[in-house]
Amino acid sequence: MPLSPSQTRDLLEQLGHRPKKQLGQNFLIDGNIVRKSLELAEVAAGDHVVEIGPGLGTLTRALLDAGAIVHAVEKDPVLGTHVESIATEEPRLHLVKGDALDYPLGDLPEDLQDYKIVANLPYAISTPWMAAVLENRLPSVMTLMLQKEAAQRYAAKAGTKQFGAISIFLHAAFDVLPGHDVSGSCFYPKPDVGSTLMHLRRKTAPFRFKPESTQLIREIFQQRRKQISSLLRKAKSDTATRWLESLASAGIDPSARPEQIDTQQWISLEKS
Ligand SMILES: C[S@@+](CC[C@H](N)C(=O)[O-])C[C@H]1O[C@@H](n2cnc3c(N)ncnc32)[C@H](O)[C@@H]1O
Repeated sequence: MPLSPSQTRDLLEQLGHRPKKQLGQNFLIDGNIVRKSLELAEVAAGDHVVEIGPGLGTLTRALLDAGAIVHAVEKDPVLGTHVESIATEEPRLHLVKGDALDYPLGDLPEDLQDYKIVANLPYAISTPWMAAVLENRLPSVMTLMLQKEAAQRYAAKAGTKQFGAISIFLHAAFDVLPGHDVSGSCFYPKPDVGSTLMHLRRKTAPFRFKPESTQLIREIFQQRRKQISSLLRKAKSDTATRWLESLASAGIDPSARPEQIDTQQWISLEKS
């Protein structure tokens, strides 16, 4: 069970710690959400699970109770020391005291291909951290607490304002299942933005864009109101030239805006 609001306040006082807004320190105090996160990720004994920002250790303890081997990364030195004290009693907890942008998968062993990610993310780093995960070995499952707007961007379909580069990269590799909105009262302190619990499952044949194509798609979406043919002409790289010549065979209207081109069509361009 997670700590209640008063137990959370007591523990914070004991640690002499005030929650830091810039590190997104909104701690989970709702048992149903913790349970739901583990249930969605189907966490089982022996699973290797990466957790970003263990904080006071609520999700961490639930993962350990389920028998998982947890690879956690905590940036805050005070909370890091607190989680370290859990790790001294619990050999299945591996903690990196550092920044998840430097250690997106914590100390997950290099040769380990099969792992999951379960985290109540610090919202400020979710997109750069996700970009780093997508460049790495892909987890079989990600169950993530995210800022609502980020979850909407990740789940967005072509033709919507939220559809962008990150939506394409995620949809190419994962089935992005509908998220659940989570009330602010499930956290202490209450966040001043909306939250969504999102679940992503790796596709049987996940597709990944080459680094130069990833960069090109990012650049293209910086000018999302322009037509794809003029954006590709302006980009002047070999990849852009190839894509320009392949628009028709990928079924893309040269006057289409980037946000009107769906993930499958971007994949067709990359395969051209
Ligand atoms: C939303 S809280 C989640 C805490 C805890 N997992 C829970 O659910 O109650 C985010 C956590 O991420 C940590 N954090 C913030 N930025 C980080 C970063 N760049 N790298 C690693 N941890 C970070 C915060 O210190 C905090 O512990």
